[in-house]
Amino acid sequence: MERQTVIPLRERNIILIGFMGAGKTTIGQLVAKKLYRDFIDVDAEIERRHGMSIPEMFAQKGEAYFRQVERELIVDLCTNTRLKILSLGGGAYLQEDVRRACLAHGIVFFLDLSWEHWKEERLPLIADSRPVLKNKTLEEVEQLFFQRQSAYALHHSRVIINELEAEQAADQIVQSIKWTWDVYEPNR
Ligand SMILES: Nc1ncnc2c1ncn2[C@@H]1O[C@H](COP(=O)(O)OP(=O)(O)OP(=O)(O)O)[C@@H](O)[C@H]1O
Ligand SMILES: O=C(O)C1=C[C@@H](O)[C@@H](O)[C@H](O)C1
Ligand SMILES: [Mg+2]
Repeated sequence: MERQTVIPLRERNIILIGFMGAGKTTIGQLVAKKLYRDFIDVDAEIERRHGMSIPEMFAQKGEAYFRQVERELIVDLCTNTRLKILSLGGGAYLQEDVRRACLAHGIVFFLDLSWEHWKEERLPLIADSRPVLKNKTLEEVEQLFFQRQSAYALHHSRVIINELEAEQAADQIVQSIKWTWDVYEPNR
């Protein structure tokens, strides 16, 4: 039987999930800086390792290939690293193996943004750079947004970011994580 080492809370990776454009990359970077930890953006790490952009990978290798690469990288990071801040891609958490690894080994924060805020404020910023949005009507994107919520609902902690600037959201995450550390692992 596989022996599972329990990682102390303070050493667990902090993992940001949520819909594309919610701010995982932006806020993850800030959280890492505030906690003096290394930051890994899974999308950027895939691009670095494969020497191509994510839109190029979708176009040349297909989405199924991207999802496999994404899943293997996240499961590896969750199993073999500690003390990192990980920002996932927006669709990664839809994969069950990814959810299982993140929830078992890390502390998962859901960046929760309403459809109305997303549509008005984020869509214009990311519309051209996310292949999943390509050739979709607004109604189809809305459907995808709500379809994905049941996966994102499986988290350890949630930050409602509708009215928050990235800096404020990062401060809330840091405050929440320090509170958790102090309550569950005092005197460390
Ligand atoms: N709290 C915020 N307020 C306003 N704009 C924000 C906020 N957080 C991020 N942004 C902006 O929204 C855009 C998308 O942010 P970001 O790339 O961090 O999202 P993401 O969740 O990592 O997306 P993806 O899932 O596609 O990787 C960027 O232009 C960023 O500057
Ligand atoms: O929401 C998604 O499915 C995606 C979001 C991005 O972060 C990238 O991982 C990619 O463009 C797919
Ligand atoms: Mg990102």
